[in-house]
Amino acid sequence: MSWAAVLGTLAALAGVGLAVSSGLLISRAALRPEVFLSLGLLVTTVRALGLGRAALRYAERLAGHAAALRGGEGVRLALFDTLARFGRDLLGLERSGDVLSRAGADVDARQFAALRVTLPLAAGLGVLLGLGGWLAWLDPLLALLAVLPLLGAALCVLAARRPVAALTRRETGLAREHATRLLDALAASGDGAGRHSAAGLGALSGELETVTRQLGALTARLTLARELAFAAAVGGVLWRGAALVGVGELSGVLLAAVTLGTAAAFDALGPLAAVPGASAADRAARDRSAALSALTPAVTAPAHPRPVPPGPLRLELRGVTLRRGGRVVLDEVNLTIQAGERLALSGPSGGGKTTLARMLTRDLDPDGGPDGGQVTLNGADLRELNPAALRARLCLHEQDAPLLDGSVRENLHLGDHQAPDETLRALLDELGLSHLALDAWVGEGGSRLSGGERARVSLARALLKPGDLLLLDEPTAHLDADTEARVLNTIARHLRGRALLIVTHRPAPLALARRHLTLRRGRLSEPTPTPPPVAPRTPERTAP
Ligand SMILES: Nc1ncnc2c1ncn2[C@@H]1O[C@H](COP(=O)(O)OP(=O)(O)OP(=O)(O)O)[C@@H](O)[C@H]1O
Repeated sequence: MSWAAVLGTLAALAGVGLAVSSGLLISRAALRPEVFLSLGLLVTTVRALGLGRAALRYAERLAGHAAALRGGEGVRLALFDTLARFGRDLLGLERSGDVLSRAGADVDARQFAALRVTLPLAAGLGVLLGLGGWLAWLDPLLALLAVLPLLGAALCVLAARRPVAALTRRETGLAREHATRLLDALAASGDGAGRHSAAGLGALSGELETVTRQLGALTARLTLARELAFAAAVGGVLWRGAALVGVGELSGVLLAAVTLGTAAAFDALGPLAAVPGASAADRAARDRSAALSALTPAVTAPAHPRPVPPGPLRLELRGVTLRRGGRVVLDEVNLTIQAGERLALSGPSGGGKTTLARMLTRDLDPDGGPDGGQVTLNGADLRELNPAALRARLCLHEQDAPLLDGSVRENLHLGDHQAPDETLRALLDELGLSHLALDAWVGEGGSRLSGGERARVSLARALLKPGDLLLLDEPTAHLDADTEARVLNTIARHLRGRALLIVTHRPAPLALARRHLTLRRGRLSEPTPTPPPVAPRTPERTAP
């Protein structure tokens, strides 16, 4: 960045030098048009500065952006590490989409902060010193008259830093809140709840308008101060210069150079106006990164994970208790899932079924302390294992069946990236999705598919994945009875000896399981199998 600052300062000085030389050239040529050809040195200087300024500006951009991108690399990696700690939990953060999009903008703000803050300050200082030094050598008062307004304009901008930053932050926050509430109101407009959200929107719009107006007024005052300073500097230099020319202490030729040089210095100080905004954005981005780093994810990967103990699958919950939002969601749950076992889990809504499944995938941990119990895989606590090694063994279909924004084929390849098209096609046909092309685009989260289609693509992905436990949360929730039967047959055909835990409210999927568990208010029970209904006895024939 230091090279960029030097190059930027030289480019700014070249601009001032260009104006000064042009002034000299014009004055000399005007005084003695017949010796125009003898002005070769000045003509060359003007051309050299004109060209050199562009070259310096280009070199400065190159060096500055290279340094910014190099610096940004560290910022991006640190941000990635912070976000990666959350894993899937990131989606549970408040306004996670906003967190992500702002994290991207924050990387930009932080990596270009030096370019937008340090460089204009260095260039401004260089111009002030260069012009001030030259003018002081000609006449100290002339220097003061030029430099003081320049300095005043720069200080005004810097002094306005805090109010501009505060108003900009407030304006951005209000605009974001306004956009969020507007979307909420639109989403809720169908059921009448929109009217309630829209009521708050009016007040928010008014506040946003006031803040925007205050920011506009402050910016206008700063522009006015800058123009007044410009007029004062040029006027002062002309006044003092003319007096010096009058007493013969300054050649008339130099007066034009001094005046144009002072005017050009104002242009070189122009980028200073963006410094307060850029430095406020940098500070806000740093604060947000620090706040994000300070958040604790629900689950953290161990620094030194131990290998998964070998042997056939044995996934166990031992006395697991979990409180969420102050409520006990799982209450001393004990459960063992062995290789090849087939279990069904049902129970009333909100009973904790999905939570229990998320324990097995280690998206959640039991409460801390000895009372929380533990979840183990082949005897090893999941908290000691690499989460990726655990999830590699699980074939997961989630209740809301999220798909990635890509083709059906790309989504299925997440289950088995080597599966040929024929296998994918056959599986989709089995699941009643023969109308769905492998190249069909599923949209964000699968939004271009119906709920039932999305669920079946997600299920196909789980069935394709090599692993030893199929964890299926409501795989037939959106389906009619015929399609449900078809899907259940497909699951049965593709079990391939794997263990199965199927979470369901519906009776039909229970037929896939050999054990049936119920979770009610966080407590797991295994009802004693009801004896099969007794067939109505056919009356014994009696001999006539
Ligand atoms: N992020 C959360 N913070 C606080 N409480 C939560 C959170 N997620 C779920 N819960 C609570 O945990 C309880 C169990 O939720 P869970 O989703 O496991 O129920 P479920 O049995 O799967 O319900 P359903 O059959 O409706 O899918 C619910 O009371 C729910 O409100």
